Formats: sequence, C-alpha cells, structure tokens
Amino acid sequence: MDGPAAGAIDVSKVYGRGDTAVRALDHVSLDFPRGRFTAIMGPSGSGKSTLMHCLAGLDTVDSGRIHIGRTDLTGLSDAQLTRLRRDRVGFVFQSFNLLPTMNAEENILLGLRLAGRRPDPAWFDTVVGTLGLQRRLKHKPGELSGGQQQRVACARALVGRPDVVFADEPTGSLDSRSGAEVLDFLRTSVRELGQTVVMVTHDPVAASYTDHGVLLADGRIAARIPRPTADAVLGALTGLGA
Ligand SMILES: Nc1ncnc2c1ncn2[C@@H]1O[C@H](COP(=O)(O)OP(=O)(O)OP(=O)(O)O)[C@@H](O)[C@H]1O
Repeated sequence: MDGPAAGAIDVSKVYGRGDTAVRALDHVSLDFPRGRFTAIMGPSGSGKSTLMHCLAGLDTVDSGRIHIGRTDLTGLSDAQLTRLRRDRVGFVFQSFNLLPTMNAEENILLGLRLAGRRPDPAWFDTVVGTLGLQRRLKHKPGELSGGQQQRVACARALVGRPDVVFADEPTGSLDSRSGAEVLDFLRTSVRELGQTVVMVTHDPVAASYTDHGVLLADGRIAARIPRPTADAVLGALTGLGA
C-alpha cells in the first residue's frame, strides 16, 4: 500500500477550559512511514501520550486530521473507531495487559478470535519464532518472566498484521536485559517483517533502537533526530530541560 502507515496533520488538542485549559497538542504534523521504527520522546507533560492516543483512535482531536493508512479517523463513529483499532492497530503497554487465565497462544490469538478472523498460520509461526516463544505457548502469564510476557504482548500486537503498532513505554516494567530483548524484537519486526512501530519512551537507550526520534515539548515538535543515538537523544532532552 502507498503512503504512510499513520499520520497527524495540524492536530491540536486542548484539555479543560478557561484559566485551567492545557494545550496538550499544538498544531502537530507528523507522518509515520511504513516500515519505520519511530520513538516519540519529550519531557513529562509534553503531549506524548495524548499524541499516541489520538493517533490510535483512543482519543479525539479538537482540530486537524489523523489517518491510519488512507483512513481519516476524524468523523468516524465510535463503532467504526473500535473496529479500526481492532483490525488495523496493535498495542503494546508497559503493564503487558495479558489475560491471566489464558495461555500465551490464547492471549496472542484472542483479538483475532474476537474479530472473527482466522490467523495466518505461516505468519503466526514467523512472529512466534522471531520472538522465541515456541516453547512458551502453553504457559500462562503467571508462569512467564516479565520479558517473556512482554514478548507475548508483542506477538499479540503483530499477529493481525496491523498497519501500525503503538508501544507505550514497552520496557518501563522490565530489567535492562529483558528490555533490550523486547527492543531488539520490535526493531526486527520493522527491519525483517516490514512492520511499522511507534514507541513512546522516556529512555534514550530505548530510542537508540529506532530509526527516527521525534521530541515533543509543550505539545509541539521540538526536534527530529534521524538514526538517534542515546547520547544525541540525551543531549536534545537535556536541552529541553527534561
Ligand atoms: N485527561 C486530561 N485532562 C486534563 N489534562 C490532561 C489530560 N490528559 C493530559 N492532560 C494534560 O495534557 C498535557 C500533556 O499530557 P500527556 O499525558 O500527553 O503528556 P506526556 O508527555 O505523555 O507525559 P508523561 O511523560 O508524564 O506521561 C499535560 O499538561 C497533562 O497534564
């Protein structure tokens, strides 16, 4: 498919009114090309979560446009947004969000099952194999380490071949070794499997796994860092007073 996997065009979002109004996003325009791993960074309160929630159709914008592939999200009904999130967007959260009573395989396939979609067996094997989860599929989350649980969550996000995967601090609950494994996998899913991943992170080392860093400050894009290194990101964040 042509064009970016997702994007924002001149998006603004204000929380509250009058004296207490906060401009969380202030005329943000940004494209996420297919097959790219992007980090969204910035000081606390800079608008990262708001931007990701608007991009993923979890929150609405006050002005501007959001698109996933060629679909314009502005103007979609709640039911249409729910379907779009289910079918075309993958999520990875800091807290894994796996169902404790289901084993890894059932967790990975749950979204497809609820959508009445059949998994593509070859793609399922590719995702599970890339994540090294073949021998963990019958384990429940409580029988897996944090890193293994997050790899299950990554597999769940990717198994439906979404247009884009949004990862919100995916390494925030992991030790550095497990975090590195998850980041390595997200990068592999982009480079070798052609997926598009957008990750919100505070961690300059996590950002160094990506192809492109975007720094927000006060709801605006403050800097773009192609092929970010941890030092370059740290320097830019320090410059913002983060
Ligand atoms: N539901 C809400 N109601 C009111 N204000 C909000 C709401 N959500 C976010 N904000 C405000 O909007 C601004 C941007 O918040 P946002 O959560 O997007 O920042 P962030 O960069 O993700 O921060 P953090 O790194 O701390 O998670 C902040 O000033 C925040 O207080």
